[in-house]
Amino acid sequence: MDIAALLGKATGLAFVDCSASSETIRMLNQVVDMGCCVVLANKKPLTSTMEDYDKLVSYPRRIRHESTVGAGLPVIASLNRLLSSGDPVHRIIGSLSGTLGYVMSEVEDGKPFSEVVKVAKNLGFTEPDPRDDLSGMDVARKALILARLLGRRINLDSIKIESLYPDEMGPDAMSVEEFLGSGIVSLDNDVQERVKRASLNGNVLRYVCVIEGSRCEVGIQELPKDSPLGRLRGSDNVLEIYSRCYNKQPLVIQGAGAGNDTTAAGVLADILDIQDLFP
Ligand SMILES: NC(=O)C1=CN([C@@H]2O[C@H](COP(=O)(O)OP(=O)(O)OC[C@H]3O[C@@H](n4cnc5c(N)ncnc54)[C@H](OP(=O)(O)O)[C@@H]3O)[C@@H](O)[C@H]2O)C=CC1
Ligand SMILES: N[C@@H](CC=O)C(=O)O
Repeated sequence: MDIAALLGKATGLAFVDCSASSETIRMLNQVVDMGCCVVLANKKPLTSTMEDYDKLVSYPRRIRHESTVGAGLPVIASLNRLLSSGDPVHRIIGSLSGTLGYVMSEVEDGKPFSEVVKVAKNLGFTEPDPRDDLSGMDVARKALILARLLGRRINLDSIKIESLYPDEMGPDAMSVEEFLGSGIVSLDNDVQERVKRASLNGNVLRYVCVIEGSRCEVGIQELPKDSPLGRLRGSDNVLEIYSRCYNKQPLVIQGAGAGNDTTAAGVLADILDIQDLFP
């Protein structure tokens, strides 16, 4: 903090938050006051209260958070370009969880849900507690970040969220180790059944985020196999953005949406980008 106070304003010193914690919010508020730049992979500071959010983005040119949605994919940059050119965005639909995308496509291939969640964790796709992904909360945070970027002054509790596990398996009831060790196995049959039922209709299950008008929701949808979201495999994300300019044919952003490399690349690109403000 001493260095931030000394160098913040003049040098483009960036405070980088790659934790998955809410504990950083107080410190972020302070460094913003000191004139520091902020780079986030952590979604929690942007999805806290509106007051914290307003504070964080009070110098919009000094904050970058590309990796908070779609990891290294240029989602935030593309939306900011549309919005700053005066092109109003009226609908966003997408599959925004690398973990849930990977898990669904592996379960379609016959693998047990509990096993593929553990693999997703080992591959670096999940949040430190994979229940953040399975509860839909991680996608809801991404939805909130996008909705707030579009000017919606809403909080997490305005978002309809579908969880893939029951409350009795939540963080208050068991540790991550207990959940992954024994709890999650009891969900295998249910998930397999849902996937099978969808498959009999020629469909697949995808965890979908929809932002449109006052609607902001995230949950499982049964979709045709050959639809843009249905074709997704592995940890890929896809986002369709509808605006005045991209009205009938959306602007589509697709690619790896989770993983250490792509996330780190997104964070590094943000740090370098912000340095252009301080030649
Ligand atoms: N993995 C991915 O594909 C993506 C991740 N993200 C975001 O990046 C963030 C990190 O994810 P990931 O790297 O997978 O998680 P990890 O658990 O691998 O890393 C989190 C790191 O944050 C540190 N940390 C936790 N709390 C604090 C704190 N209060 N102060 C300082 N450091 C802290 C941890 O240290 P220690 O181990 O010592 O506790 C750990 O090194 C999350 O917010 C996630 O949503 C965004 C896009 C994609
Ligand atoms: N856990 C997240 C990582 C990126 O935000 C995901 O699976 O998409």
